[in-house]
Amino acid sequence: MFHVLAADSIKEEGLQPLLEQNGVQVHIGSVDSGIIDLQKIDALLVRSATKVTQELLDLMPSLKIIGRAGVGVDNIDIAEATKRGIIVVNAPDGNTISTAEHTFAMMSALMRNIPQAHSTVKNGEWKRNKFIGNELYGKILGIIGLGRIGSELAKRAKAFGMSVKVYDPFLTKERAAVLGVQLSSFDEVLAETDIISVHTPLTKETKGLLNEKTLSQTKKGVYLLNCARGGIIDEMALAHFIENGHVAGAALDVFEVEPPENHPLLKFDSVIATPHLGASTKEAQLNVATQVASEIRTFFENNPVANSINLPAMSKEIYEKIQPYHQLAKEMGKIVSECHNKGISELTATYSGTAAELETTFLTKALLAGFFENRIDMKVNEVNAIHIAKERGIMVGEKVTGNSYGYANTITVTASGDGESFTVRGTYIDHYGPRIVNLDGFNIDFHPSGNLLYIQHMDRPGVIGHVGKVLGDHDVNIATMQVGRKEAGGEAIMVLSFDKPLSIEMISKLESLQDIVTINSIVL
Ligand SMILES: NC(=O)C1=CN([C@@H]2O[C@H](COP(=O)(O)OP(=O)(O)OC[C@H]3O[C@@H](n4cnc5c(N)ncnc54)[C@H](O)[C@@H]3O)[C@@H](O)[C@H]2O)C=CC1
Ligand SMILES: O=C(O)CCC(=O)C(=O)O
Repeated sequence: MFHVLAADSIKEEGLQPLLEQNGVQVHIGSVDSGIIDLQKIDALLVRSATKVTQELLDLMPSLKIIGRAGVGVDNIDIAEATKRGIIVVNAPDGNTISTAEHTFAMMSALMRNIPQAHSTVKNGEWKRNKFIGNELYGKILGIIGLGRIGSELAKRAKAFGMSVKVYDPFLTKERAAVLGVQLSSFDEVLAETDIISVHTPLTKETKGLLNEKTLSQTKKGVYLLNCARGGIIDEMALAHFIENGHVAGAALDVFEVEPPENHPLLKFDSVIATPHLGASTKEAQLNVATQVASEIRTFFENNPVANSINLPAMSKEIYEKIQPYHQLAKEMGKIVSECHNKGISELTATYSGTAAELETTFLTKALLAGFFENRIDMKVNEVNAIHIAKERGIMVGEKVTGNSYGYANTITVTASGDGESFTVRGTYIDHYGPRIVNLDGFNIDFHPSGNLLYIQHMDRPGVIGHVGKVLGDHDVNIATMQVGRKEAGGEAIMVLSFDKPLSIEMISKLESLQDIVTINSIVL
């Protein structure tokens, strides 16, 4: 008998796939309700209230799978669960429509002062002149992050006669054209739109994406929306720009700390807020509950789950054999993603020699996991990598070749889109380790780990010396350095490694040097 504990008032109707399955007993209640001995639980279903910590996991030695009825898994200690071989699944698209609709409702309410006007009418007032609003029709909406929710918001805005400019560095022109939105640079979205809505995950790149500097680039009178994650818009900077009248108003569903206490933003009449209600509809809650309940049922039936966000279980023997190549493939995926920081529509992995004799599909999935790591709001692993690529319109190809370029094995990855492509080739050398041996056509040889800088430059005397001098002058120690070029006096590359990551300021200094073409930072 499998025991499932459904906590956090998960919609009972959505538990049907489990309630109707033989050999499964569903217990409904919180983890401290005493409804069942925690030691017996095989599957745990939660929303965001239950914090699945190491301590809680200690109390559940039989736990095999955790289902999060929603997208964000910040309340689950994924690393700890993974370490214990517990699969974590979520419901990535069950609440997309509800969150897009909520964002649209917030935008309409903000532009027409609905919450403010509502409270005055409730207080017996009738102030028609105080609440002159703005039409959505004809306005330009800027969307930052055109994933599931951003795309649905764009469709609704277009139906209301708005035009939509989008910034998403991982979106191709082809996909933007299909969605009928104008793919723009970040600066264009800031400077040219009337309303800006953020729909990215909260990552190190997106934390404080809208800050003192970038908010100053927006149009005077701009409106801002955040129904994604608190922190994407720097809250103190936003308060400053509302105070000085540059930002006309903001609608917020999420905060850096929830619930917000004594928050300066809540003191402004022009700020409207909801308590993280994006996914709070009957439909979304039914969808997400049904999705995770079905996933857990699939797992109990010994079938592979679709939306696992951590590593699947694997036999120790197979894992040990494939592990070095698996690690190399994952690092290569990250390298491609960071060096070719653009939208792609095709990714091809080519294997040769001893690498081609392994389970290459698993390696390709690891490669995709590395590629998506800093691009999207969910953990991508071998279970869900192909599904995610398909969902993002990326064609994944796999080939085997007899040409090993003189090595015992090679893995070659080519990413392409919008008429451009980027290729990286790596090899694993027994008793020596993984090496990257070709980067975008340049022969090179470096160990893929640590804090790296990939510098494209012109092959001119003094360039390497200038880079070294700037770093030396700022007390930055170069751990290793590799150079490559195709022909004398043409394009060349350097790959430098450091003991710690370089600051943005340091990279800007290097970028301003003569004959430097581009610099990409890679953290592996
Ligand atoms: N308020 C609520 O109740 C809910 C909030 N959310 C939040 O909404 C956000 C979006 O969710 P989804 O659309 O499902 O995610 P998604 O993963 O489908 O889309 C995220 C998009 O952001 C883009 N992106 C990543 N880094 C970027 C950057 N630096 N600049 C611009 N774009 C970037 C990605 O390419 C991707 O297209 C997430 O933060 C999620 O946690 C999700 C559901 C409910
Ligand atoms: O209502 C919830 O469970 C929160 C939804 C959310 O933010 C998410 O799914 O990421």
